[in-house]
Amino acid sequence: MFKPLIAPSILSADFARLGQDVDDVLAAGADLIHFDVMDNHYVPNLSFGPMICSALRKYGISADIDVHLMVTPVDDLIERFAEAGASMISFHPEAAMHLDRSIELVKSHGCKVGLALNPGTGLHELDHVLHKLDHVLIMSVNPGFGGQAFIEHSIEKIKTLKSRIDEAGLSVRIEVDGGINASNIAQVRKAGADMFVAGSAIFNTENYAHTIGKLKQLIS
Ligand SMILES: O=C(CO)[C@H](O)[C@H](O)COP(=O)(O)O
Repeated sequence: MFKPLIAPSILSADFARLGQDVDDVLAAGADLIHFDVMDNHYVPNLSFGPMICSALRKYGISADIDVHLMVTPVDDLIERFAEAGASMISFHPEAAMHLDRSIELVKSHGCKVGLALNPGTGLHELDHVLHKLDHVLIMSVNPGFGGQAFIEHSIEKIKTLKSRIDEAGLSVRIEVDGGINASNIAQVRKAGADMFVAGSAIFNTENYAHTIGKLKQLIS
């Protein structure tokens, strides 16, 4: 059983004072930082690239940086984020030309590797690669925007994935991203998730320590 982790998504942070905002959520108890990378091609929104990752490293952020690539193609940005200081990189199977090669590319840089599955993407995408992964990122909203409502059928998908990982005797984290907040995080934890991405539920509150403390209490 993995220790549950809270990963604030900087998509909802204050970009005008990003370094300080990231410092603040870490001081408030966040376990790592989540990067939502959007290319206005794979998803209909544009966010930020590897320069922001290296800028945060230069600023002094030493916590793990968990990069979620919502881009196609993936290989060039895998390399650039690894060089910029990413600790974990996930990408979408349908966005990769050669899935196994891209997984190996992440690993070759010493980063943890994950696959991200959209709400409409089946677990069968994991069939031949699950044993190679450090985590699976279950999207509980359609990718592209923060602040959307959690899609309820994600719960069944998480439960099925958890059984599959356990039956195979694998050690693969389940990360859930989209619409996570105090009203649903306990149910998502119970279903089998152990890494929780939250953007608006954390950054849109006044007191990060209070919010993260409450989320942690609900999953402990
Ligand atoms: O990656 C996303 C959308 O593509 C996530 O939904 C986002 O990072 C989390 O935001 P929120 O907690 O506000 O739903």
